[in-house]
Amino acid sequence: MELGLVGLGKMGGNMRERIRRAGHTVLGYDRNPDLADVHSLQELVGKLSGPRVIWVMVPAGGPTQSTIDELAELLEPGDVVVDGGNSRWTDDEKHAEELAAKGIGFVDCGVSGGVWGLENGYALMYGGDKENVAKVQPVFDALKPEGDFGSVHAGKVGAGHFAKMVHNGIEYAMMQAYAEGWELLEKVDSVTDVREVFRSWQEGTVIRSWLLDLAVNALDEDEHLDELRGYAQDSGEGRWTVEAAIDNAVPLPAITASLFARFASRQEDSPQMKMIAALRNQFGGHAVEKK
Ligand SMILES: O=C(O)[C@H](O)[C@@H](O)[C@H](O)[C@H](O)COP(=O)(O)O
Repeated sequence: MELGLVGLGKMGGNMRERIRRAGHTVLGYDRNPDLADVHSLQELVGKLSGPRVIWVMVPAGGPTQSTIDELAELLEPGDVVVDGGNSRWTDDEKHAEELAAKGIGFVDCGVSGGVWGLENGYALMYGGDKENVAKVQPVFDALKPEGDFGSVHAGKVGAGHFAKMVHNGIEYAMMQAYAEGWELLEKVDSVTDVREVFRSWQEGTVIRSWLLDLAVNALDEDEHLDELRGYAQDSGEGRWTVEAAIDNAVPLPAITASLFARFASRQEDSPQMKMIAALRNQFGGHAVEKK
């Protein structure tokens, strides 16, 4: 089939390649003309025959919104837009309504797999009406990993991004657990080769996983991670997971703590620990460290 793909960055560029390898025709548009097959969204839409499927793979928020706004003006009834970026799931209903007003379908799709997806396939979680999903199915089949699993029609519009958001919340907590275990192992003198402990865990253990394999890769590149600063950004998915948990009164202690650990990583000197130190000093005369 033919697909229009908007956004040819780290993810979109590799996805174009994987879909082409499966024998489909992909026309890609990106603001960077060096990456693009066509030079405008108008040209992209003009070159595809209907019903068109356009996969949007641009950053969540403003860039996704403006792409959908533009596509709403260019596409025709029966066409379908897929948002494959990391959009907040609450945006999906809005986008679906905006497009439905013009008879255009909408499917939201959470995509996991990062830079490894080209070779390993991308795990896909999508939401939307069956009729719209069916139009995109050949592309889902091309992108998903080989084997029985790795893709799911999770439910209604929004369900794909909601499932991906929860996946990312789990990702935060798993990474945090490996990181904490690693720090503790590095701290004690009795364990002399932490990297080999991690490597040994890759087989036979309860905690073997792809993230553990990636941790071993990282330790092979830099055994004690000396080259890195202990600073971790977040793209918003962890925050949205915690917000959804609050809205639904679902306790998420591990995921919430892993999000807050990232916030703490960005502080040179913890303001709240200054207050703790000050209070201990006030009530107990405990020593404080001064700058
Ligand atoms: O499944 C995946 O392939 C990842 O989850 C991917 O989507 C991305 O690496 C995260 O969005 C990073 O999220 P943070 O920047 O919030 O860590």
